[in-house]
Amino acid sequence: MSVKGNDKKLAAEAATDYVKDGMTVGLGSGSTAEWMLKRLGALVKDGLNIKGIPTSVKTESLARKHGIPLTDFSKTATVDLAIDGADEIDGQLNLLKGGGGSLVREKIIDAAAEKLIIIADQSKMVQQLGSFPLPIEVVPFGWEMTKKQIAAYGAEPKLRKEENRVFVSDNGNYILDCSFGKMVNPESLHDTLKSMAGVVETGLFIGMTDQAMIGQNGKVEMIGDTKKDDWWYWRE
Ligand SMILES: O=C[C@H](O)[C@H](O)[C@H](O)COP(=O)(O)O
Repeated sequence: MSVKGNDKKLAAEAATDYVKDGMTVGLGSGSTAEWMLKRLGALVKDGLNIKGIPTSVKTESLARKHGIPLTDFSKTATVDLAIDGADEIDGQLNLLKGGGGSLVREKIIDAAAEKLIIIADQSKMVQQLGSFPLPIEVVPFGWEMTKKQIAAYGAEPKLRKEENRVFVSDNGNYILDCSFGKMVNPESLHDTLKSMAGVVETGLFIGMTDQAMIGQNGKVEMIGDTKKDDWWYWRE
């Protein structure tokens, strides 16, 4: 496994320490979250009693493969904890997400969670969000017009494709990957984009994260949740 892969794994496993018996857990998407699913599956096998709410169709199928019992919002009123990955994380723990196209379900579940823990390797930490193109989920009807509106706001939106076909999200929508460059005020950018007709959601997750577990060179740094006395530590 690469050093980066190992750091993702360590961060993901550190976050599972926070999963306790009886919890409903939001299950994030992406390669880092996959390590979390694997670990949770092993814990469930050892008797941990939890229910997961998956943030994507892929996560749902991986969770089933690992034997994690699942639920959905029709059967549960609360999400005790969500554990999710990110494409960029700034110093205030604002996030840029959606590299895998799961931003809408991720935002619904992460926002509903009592506590959100983000797992990543050090390469995801940035001074300012925006080097990674911002994924914006848009309704397929009239997407060209939505793209023009976003472009007029200073981005270069590109319709996401996969193997030469238009990428379709789990919700049946398109994704525009938009290069805005470094964002001075991601919150106001998100608000502006959200107000445009045809925009379903943006990959900016502002003020939602409670803690980040960051893997680096075989250790895990925990950032955030200043109310806790363990707010800054290294885990071997
Ligand atoms: O849509 C995908 C999600 O936002 C992922 O959590 C994000 O792209 C990070 O994925 P990874 O852990 O593979 O870098």
